Amino acid sequence: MIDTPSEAPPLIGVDALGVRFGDQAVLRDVSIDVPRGQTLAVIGESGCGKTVLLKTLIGLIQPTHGAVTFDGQRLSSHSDRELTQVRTRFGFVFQSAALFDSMTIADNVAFPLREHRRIDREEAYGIARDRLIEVGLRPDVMTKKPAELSGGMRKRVGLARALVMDPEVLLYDEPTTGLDPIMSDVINELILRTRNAHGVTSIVVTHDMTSAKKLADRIVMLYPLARLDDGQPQMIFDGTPKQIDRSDDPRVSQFVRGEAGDRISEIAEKSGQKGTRSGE
Ligand SMILES: Nc1ncnc2c1ncn2[C@@H]1O[C@H](COP(=O)(O)OP(=O)(O)OP(=O)(O)O)[C@@H](O)[C@H]1O
Repeated sequence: MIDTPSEAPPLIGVDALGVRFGDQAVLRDVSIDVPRGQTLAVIGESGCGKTVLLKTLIGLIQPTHGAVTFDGQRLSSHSDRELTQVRTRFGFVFQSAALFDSMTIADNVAFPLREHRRIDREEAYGIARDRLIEVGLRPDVMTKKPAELSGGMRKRVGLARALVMDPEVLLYDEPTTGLDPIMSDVINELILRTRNAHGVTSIVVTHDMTSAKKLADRIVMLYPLARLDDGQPQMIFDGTPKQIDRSDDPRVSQFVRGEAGDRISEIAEKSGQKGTRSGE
């Protein structure tokens, strides 16, 4: 359900965005407005540019065309210092949790506070502790190192670290990848709870359709440019979780249902074999 009034000014604006690396175009003419408070899922097959899009939203990658705006201001108009300031309004939850192996969990979670806020270690640990409890971890994890935790626990630590700065926007890159279905659902519930408790705007990049449907008000699907002709839109779906199940675009319905379609025969052709379909 999209419950944010469409006339509300977007917190994040992506306008005719294009990104290329040398000869390789990764994003072309992508436009997405994300109103404050909305949860947007970005789906699409591997290599279609989802992570590049996330990085462009926070100025880690510069657009080749078009613009990104945050809270009404173009990122490209910011100095490096202003951009660093803008980034403190975002929290990132990376696929790998991206924790520092040599640091304790307490130091990992307190790290953004120690970097960006002039607060002492004890106060930072107190905030870290509260956030760890909020994501369902016991405070005794604080003295452990990341290697001593399970993958699901590390993801929760990553979420706790993203929350310590009270972000307005949370960006999640594949938050459930590599987790069993139960732990995936725990993470999904935490994402929902975080949204409700903090009113954050969220963008979730995921391959996991269960997560996308559970979490998102709105889903956009990107398609790899290498599979498109010039001029064909890269954003092949923009709608609600209910609508995606009714999409009559076979590229969308194949992805939603996890069907290989003609990819099996493509792979066979590439490897010089006769095209066969699974089950034949
Ligand atoms: N800094 C970079 N320099 C050059 N090419 C890059 C860079 N970052 C990404 N790419 C290329 O851009 C394309 C899209 O990458 P991206 O990581 O955004 O895909 P994705 O949709 O997130 O894939 P996945 O689902 O596998 O994570 C890939 O071909 C990748 O190699």
